Amino acid sequence: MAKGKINVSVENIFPLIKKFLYSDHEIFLRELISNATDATLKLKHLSTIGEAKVDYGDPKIEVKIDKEGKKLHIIDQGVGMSKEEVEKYINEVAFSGAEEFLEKYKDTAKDSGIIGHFGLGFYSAFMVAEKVEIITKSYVDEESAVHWTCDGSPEFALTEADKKDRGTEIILHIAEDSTEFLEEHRIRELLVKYNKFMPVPIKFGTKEIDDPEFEPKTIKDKDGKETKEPHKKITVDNIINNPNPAWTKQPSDLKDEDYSSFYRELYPMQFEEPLFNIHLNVDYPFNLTGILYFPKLTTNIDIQKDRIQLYQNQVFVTDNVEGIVPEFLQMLRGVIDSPDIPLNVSRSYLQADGAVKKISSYITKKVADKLQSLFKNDREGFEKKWNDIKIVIEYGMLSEPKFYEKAFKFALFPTVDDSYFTFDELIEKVKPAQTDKDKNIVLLYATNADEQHSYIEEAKEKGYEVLLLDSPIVSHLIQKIEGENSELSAEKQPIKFARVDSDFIDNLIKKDEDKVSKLTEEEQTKLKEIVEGVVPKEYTVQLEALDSNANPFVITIPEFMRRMKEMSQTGGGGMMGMSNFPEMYNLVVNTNNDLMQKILRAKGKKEEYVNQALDLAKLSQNLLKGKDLTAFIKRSFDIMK
Ligand SMILES: Nc1ncnc2c1ncn2[C@@H]1O[C@H](COP(=O)(O)OP(=O)(O)OP(=O)(O)O)[C@@H](O)[C@H]1O
Repeated sequence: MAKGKINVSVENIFPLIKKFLYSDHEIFLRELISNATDATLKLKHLSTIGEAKVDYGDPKIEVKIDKEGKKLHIIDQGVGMSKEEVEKYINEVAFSGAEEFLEKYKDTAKDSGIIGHFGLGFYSAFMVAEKVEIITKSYVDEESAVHWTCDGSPEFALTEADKKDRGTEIILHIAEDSTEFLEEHRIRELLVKYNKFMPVPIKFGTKEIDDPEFEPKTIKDKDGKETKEPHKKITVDNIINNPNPAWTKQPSDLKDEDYSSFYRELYPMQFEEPLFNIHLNVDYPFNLTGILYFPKLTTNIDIQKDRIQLYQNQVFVTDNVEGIVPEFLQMLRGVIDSPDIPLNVSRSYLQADGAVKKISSYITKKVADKLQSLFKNDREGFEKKWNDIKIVIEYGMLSEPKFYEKAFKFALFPTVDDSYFTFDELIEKVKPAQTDKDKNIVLLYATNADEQHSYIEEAKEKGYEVLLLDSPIVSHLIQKIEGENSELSAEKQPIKFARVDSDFIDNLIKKDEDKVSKLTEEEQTKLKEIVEGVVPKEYTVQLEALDSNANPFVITIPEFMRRMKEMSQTGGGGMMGMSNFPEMYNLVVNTNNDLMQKILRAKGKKEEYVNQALDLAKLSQNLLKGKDLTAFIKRSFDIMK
């Protein structure tokens, strides 16, 4: 057997880096500005610990376009590099000076905010440039400036240069296929996307502003009218970033206004105020900072464009936080910033990563704690917000067992009359009246207060509470709650949910009462035959001896069927293929209503009575539409003649 070593030579690897290092060519600018930021922060750190005897001053990074010369310049005032350092850090691909720096100063530099890791970022310049120059001067006095040039082949030139100030200038000779990066608007777009919150000020051109020192005097215009003289303008650097975004500050240093103005900074096109925010701040066992905002959510779970943004040391990485933030919280907005999230790896690997798992459960816990404290400290305010936040909470309860445990204590169950109960409060309240003969506690709910109005009224007349549960995933949630509370024990009774229109009210909460029918067995059989002969096939006719004042016909939609159907429509539950199942209805016929006698005794008008009563029942279920509705209206007018 032959053994050997695969020979990876620079000639092979260079084009590969160029082509495949990053799928998105535009990130070259982020990488170079990250390097410039690192160089600046390194100098800051070295001067703080007294190792660099320099005047740190007020350094900035400048990005300049030379359209005619087809060049893009990135200039910093950081540590710079000596000849040896260029040879080591630049010529050796994949040798990271950032890693080395962190290793060397590991006791003090942990929080310095250094970005680099892999020693590859610089080479991303070759994705857009045919030639790259580095002119750099180290902060160390005796070092002279150097000039490195490389045209993308493994050969480079290294000569002395006469740069006066410390720092580095990178010059990209933009390639023919990348001239978009010579356009001012394109570069501005990239700077705003990736560098909006980087820690060192970034200058891109200049702008005119009103001179703050200048007080416009009152003068007289040519008609003798008093007016203010025009404001004096001055030209200043156009700084495109905010180096101290809110999430890098301590929560105690921030007021409510600071959080809302940061929200607008993040999402300039978002005009709705967020409901509340959660400041994340942890440094053990992983580093994470950030601010999450609860936006107002509607019941329609739209794909949102304003999403949570992920940063690493204030550098924008992505707004796809899948795998890092639990799915149910991806509906929130805001930022998270963590140097501990491995980024150059696939999403599936990410989900298995220990640190990432911890981050995800930390975020879940923080959100649950915040909701719990809002609930405890301001119940009224929490109730007011409930409709806007319930989707997130309900979705979280379904998908994260830990969140379910916590949220079960503060999740609210609103009634159609606008009272809000926690689950325990609700059970306490309804237990006496809504326990059925088998000891189940039956929780009645409506999903639409208008459409199910007559059923709600019937239930309220009996003294029952009716909940209003109208979010799209509610069938999944009540299925889960029933599952968790299905056993009968000394302290607990099983819980059952039933939508008010899923059966006649006395059948929803069955009590041990004998029902007496006014009709004989024979009459009942006859009545059933008549009704079945008239109503369409999708109705199952069910005779019930109800109160004589109760409606003659009531249409109900069986709970089980409806719920399974809804669950398979909203995904992830129910029964396979149920979403295409035809609608099934029960037609409850009240044998004690006087109309039944009429139907039995009528000569010739039986069908008309049944149809009219069926249509009225359909009306109260919102089922009367199209030609049936037209026929109903005509028949009703005819009856009045
Ligand atoms: N503007 C600069 N000023 C000073 N040194 C620099 C500058 N740009 C690059 N370097 C040096 O070159 C090294 C290699 O840079 P490169 O971008 O390839 O890798 P990195 O920043 O260490 O890691 P990453 O691949 O994560 O960006 C840096 O670590 C740094 O030591």
